Amino acid sequence: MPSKRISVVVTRRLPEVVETRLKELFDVTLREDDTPMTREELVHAMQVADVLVPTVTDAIDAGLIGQAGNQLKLIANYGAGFDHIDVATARQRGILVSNTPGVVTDDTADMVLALMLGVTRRIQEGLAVMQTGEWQGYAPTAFLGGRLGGRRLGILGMGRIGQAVARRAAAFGMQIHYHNRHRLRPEVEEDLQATYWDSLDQMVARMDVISVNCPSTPSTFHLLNPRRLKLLKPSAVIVNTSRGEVVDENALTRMLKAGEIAGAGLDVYEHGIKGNPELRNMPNVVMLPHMGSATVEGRIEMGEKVIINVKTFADGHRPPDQVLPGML
Ligand SMILES: NC(=O)C1=CN([C@@H]2O[C@H](COP(=O)(O)OP(=O)(O)OC[C@H]3O[C@@H](n4cnc5c(N)ncnc54)[C@H](O)[C@@H]3O)[C@@H](O)[C@H]2O)C=CC1
Ligand SMILES: O=C(O)C(=O)CO
Repeated sequence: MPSKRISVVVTRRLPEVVETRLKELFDVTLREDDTPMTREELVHAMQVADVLVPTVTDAIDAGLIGQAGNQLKLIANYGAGFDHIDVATARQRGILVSNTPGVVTDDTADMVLALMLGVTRRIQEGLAVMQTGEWQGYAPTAFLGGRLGGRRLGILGMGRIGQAVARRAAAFGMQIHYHNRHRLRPEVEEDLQATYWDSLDQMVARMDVISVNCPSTPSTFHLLNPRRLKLLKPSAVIVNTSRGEVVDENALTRMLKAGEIAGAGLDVYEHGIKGNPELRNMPNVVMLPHMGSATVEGRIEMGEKVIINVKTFADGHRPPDQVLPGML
């Protein structure tokens, strides 16, 4: 089918340059207001489109896929994580799914370091006194944080983002440790100067900072559960830019309140988009609104990836970033 005739529905506003290119290439329906589609709107989109371009804000579950029209052949996700799409059900219906890996890696890894520094160097508290005008002037003993250099970083999920975090953290003088579903090849491990822990429990118990970088899947749900969180040193800091579901947020909140964990840097949340409300007023918690990959450059590159996936599919080939159920 010539790509011009492919009907594409996009669920959210995308950068203008991406929307313009989509219009040039396809018969595209763009979102006018930048709110997530309602379930009814998603059902309609999936009944009229050959290709749906959703984002992480759209839960494309089995119920929705069951109502998709027979012409829906590709779900080309605008984002790397695809835990919000029931890939197995889509596959059963003969619908391909693709994502946008790689182009989000550096930006998200940068934000991991920003969160680590934000928590360990007490940036939140510094910002607050400047914003309220309460600062009384320099004092040698005020706002003392901890140095990242020399600390042990445990990366949970050593894929693209995990490895990019490792490289950045090494430049800050941190010691790199990781737990991953599969051990890295020896040459990659050596290049990253990373120590592998087969046992997540053992790694967690020995780290100063944990960075969560695995996807959200049934096997990673609450990987950091209350029992594992209790293994952390009281001086440890957790940074989560992956998905909220990997960390038991209520247990994390309780432990932060009790001083059993030193701090947390969070970009993603388990309980709604805003996370547990009790996290909000803690000086040792830095909360961001899911902006790990939010750069102008990254968002355009994500759009380019979507376009390549849709165009390749429209030209009769497999989308280069096709994801399969087993990949989770
Ligand atoms: N905050 C943000 O804006 C962004 C968040 N993300 C999140 O980051 C996640 C990771 O992205 P990438 O690094 O590109 O993915 P990736 O697939 O390259 O890496 C994920 C790693 O986690 C490992 N893993 C999977 N299950 C595991 C388990 N049970 N135990 C230990 N390790 C496990 C995999 O083996 C892989 O090495 C995405 O799935 C997404 O949820 C991605 C981009 C932006
Ligand atoms: O790509 C993703 O998975 C995100 O969370 C947003 O970029």
